[in-house]
Amino acid sequence: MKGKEGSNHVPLFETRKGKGRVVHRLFAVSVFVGICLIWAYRVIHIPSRNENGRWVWFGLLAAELWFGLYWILTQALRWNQVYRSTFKDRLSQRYEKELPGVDIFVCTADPQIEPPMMVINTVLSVMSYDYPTEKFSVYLSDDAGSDFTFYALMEASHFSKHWIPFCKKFNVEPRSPAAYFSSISDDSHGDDDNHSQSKDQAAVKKLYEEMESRIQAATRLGRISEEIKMTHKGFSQWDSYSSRQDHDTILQILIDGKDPLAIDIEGCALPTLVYLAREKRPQHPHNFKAGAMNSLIRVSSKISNGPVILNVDCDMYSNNPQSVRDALCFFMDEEKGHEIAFVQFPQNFGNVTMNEIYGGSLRIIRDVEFHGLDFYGGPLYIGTGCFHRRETLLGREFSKENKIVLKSENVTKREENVLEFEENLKSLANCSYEKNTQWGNEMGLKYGCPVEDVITGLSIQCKGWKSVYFNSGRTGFLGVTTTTLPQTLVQHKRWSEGQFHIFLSKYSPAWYANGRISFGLQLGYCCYSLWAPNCLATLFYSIFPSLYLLHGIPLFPQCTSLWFSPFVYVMFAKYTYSLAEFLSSGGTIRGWWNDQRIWLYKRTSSYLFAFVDSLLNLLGFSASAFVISAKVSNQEVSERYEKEMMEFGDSSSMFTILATLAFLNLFSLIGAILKKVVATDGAIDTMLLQILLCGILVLINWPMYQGLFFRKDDGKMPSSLTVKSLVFALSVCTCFTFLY
Ligand SMILES: O=c1ccn([C@@H]2O[C@H](COP(=O)(O)OP(=O)(O)O[C@H]3O[C@H](CO)[C@@H](O)[C@H](O)[C@H]3O)[C@@H](O)[C@H]2O)c(=O)[nH]1
Ligand SMILES: [Mn+2]
Repeated sequence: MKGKEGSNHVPLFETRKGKGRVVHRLFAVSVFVGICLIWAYRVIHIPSRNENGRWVWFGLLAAELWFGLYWILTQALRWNQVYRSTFKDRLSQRYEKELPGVDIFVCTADPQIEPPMMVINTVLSVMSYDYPTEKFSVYLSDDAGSDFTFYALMEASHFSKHWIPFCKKFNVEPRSPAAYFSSISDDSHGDDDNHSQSKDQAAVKKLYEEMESRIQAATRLGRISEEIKMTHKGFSQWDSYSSRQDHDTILQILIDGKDPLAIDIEGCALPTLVYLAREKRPQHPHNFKAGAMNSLIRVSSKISNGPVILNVDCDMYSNNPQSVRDALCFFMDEEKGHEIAFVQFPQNFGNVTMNEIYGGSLRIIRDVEFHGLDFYGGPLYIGTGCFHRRETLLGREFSKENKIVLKSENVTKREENVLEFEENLKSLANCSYEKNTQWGNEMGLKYGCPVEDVITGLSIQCKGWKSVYFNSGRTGFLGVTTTTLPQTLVQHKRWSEGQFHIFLSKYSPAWYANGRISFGLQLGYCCYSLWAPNCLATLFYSIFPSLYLLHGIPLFPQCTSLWFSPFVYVMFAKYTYSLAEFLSSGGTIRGWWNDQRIWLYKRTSSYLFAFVDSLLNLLGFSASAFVISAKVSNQEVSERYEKEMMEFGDSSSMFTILATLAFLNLFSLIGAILKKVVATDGAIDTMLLQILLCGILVLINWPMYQGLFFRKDDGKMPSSLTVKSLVFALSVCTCFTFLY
């Protein structure tokens, strides 16, 4: 945005409004009129007491009311949009000497699911940011307390002495070694200019491969050998380790930025690197990632105390060495910077296939909806690729008068030696530390919610702060998305459960946030918070119209009626718009079609389970858990993923529902054809919409039928499940026949 008139402020970032808003709004209004007409149709045509389908009519009315109201919420995310860009050259001109300290937190939780090689690649990518090395520190939180991860990090600390200068010398991108080496082809070195680079590159690559094979050898051996243990005193901390859930705090400063000897092969200082496994005890809830983050906040405050904190998941490497500077352009802008609590980068994934069979790119959220939230000053904090002001994470209220100025602080000299220092720090990560404190509540990330990130971000915004979404230029971070259907459904269950938890919590966007954040942002939050309850309307809509089709009872207006048009218009307009949105954010037509399938599957399984669990949770019957998403899969599964074949593979109870629904719709359609419902006079006229709905449901389930009947590979639906859901669907259809 331009500086205020009269002031000659030259901003560090720019905000542009999205185009075509008027057209969009006219269109939205027309759809809304259509929705109102649908509601009117339902209300006017309620069947009388002795007519068939009276109660299902009420069900449809409720479902259509829900869909309509929910659609209004989704409009809040599309009404206005803004796009940001930064001026890093200005930042550097003005502040290069006084850049603030930045602490980078990487979280990992399981060496099997999150292999140490992946973790250290992420660590190395952030260690080689284009930022003064004495001004940033990298912390790895290991919730598994695994000596393999520690060993890998130790190896990475040695390798960084070669990797960081190599990256800077040739300005290579990306700076995750694995990603970099796989992006360059082996024969890319040729001309003379590149000669020096290719020589260095070959040497660094060799070092990397040697490191990799040492780490893999240790993994194969299944334990850390005595020889390795001798190489670092840190391993002795595992002497008292009994299990992942039961061990002391393990803390090791692997590179101490204050040590003049901590330099790379070119003699330049290295960033501080710290390994932390907070204390775990079986009787103490550890609060998953939120607990890990809070320990990191405390421990880092004593080591480097950077006023800016970047948080990344261990599978999300930095793909752009300039991201820290991008984020600082927002925080350090003289006019607007002081209002901004966090800068969220989009979640991009390196492993999405072209037609994203599991909707893994989250394209619409990333390229459409978050720009809408940004207009209202409030993209959500989504856990990774997010820069925070430390103070806001500690619970500070926004105040116009008391601006926090980010600048580099003079580092205080440490009194004790490193060993004593480490020992003293450990208590900060002990289980008992948070007892009788506000940690997890008013301070740090919030506990008890499966989406600790979103609820924390919301509470920060409720304290008067703004957030910013930065989605331009070279992708900031690249992560790993799920590669099988069960993983996807489980992840969405966690997310939707967490979101709904927020809705029901003290911080509900509907009540608590009222008056604290803007109305548009409230609606935006509600759109996500209400993912889970969507299951009810969707289930209703995908079951009953089909069953009634089987019995030849019409539930929608006939083609020749005027009431037919709003139904057709709303359906057509909504789907054409969504396709256009999908294509314009870089998706493919098949990707869109796959996305519709995942939309249906999420809503009828993940959201349903999340909804039920949330209610149980509310009544105190169960506590929410955090199921960590898989990041690696075996060869065959990966191959099927690459080929975009849907992976069913294990008998998850969510599949029972999905398969039953798929059968139910198939039977209804076939039954209707066999019973000649469609052939009777005027049937097409009265039943067209129902036939269409049922037909589309069958069509979209095509990969499901393949998995149930035709596939032979291990990714097919387990036969027991096929039988079970077949029986379920048949009994539903039969029962229904007897009822009528
Ligand atoms: O007890 C735990 C569990 C998880 N993690 C870490 O949390 C991160 C996210 O876990 P993942 O299984 O990859 O979940 P995703 O669904 O991919 O994560 C998204 O959603 C989560 C909230 O549900 C956020 O915490 C994440 O930042 C966000 O990327 C990973 O780095 C884990 O190592 C921990 O540190 N401790
Ligand atoms: Mn993840």
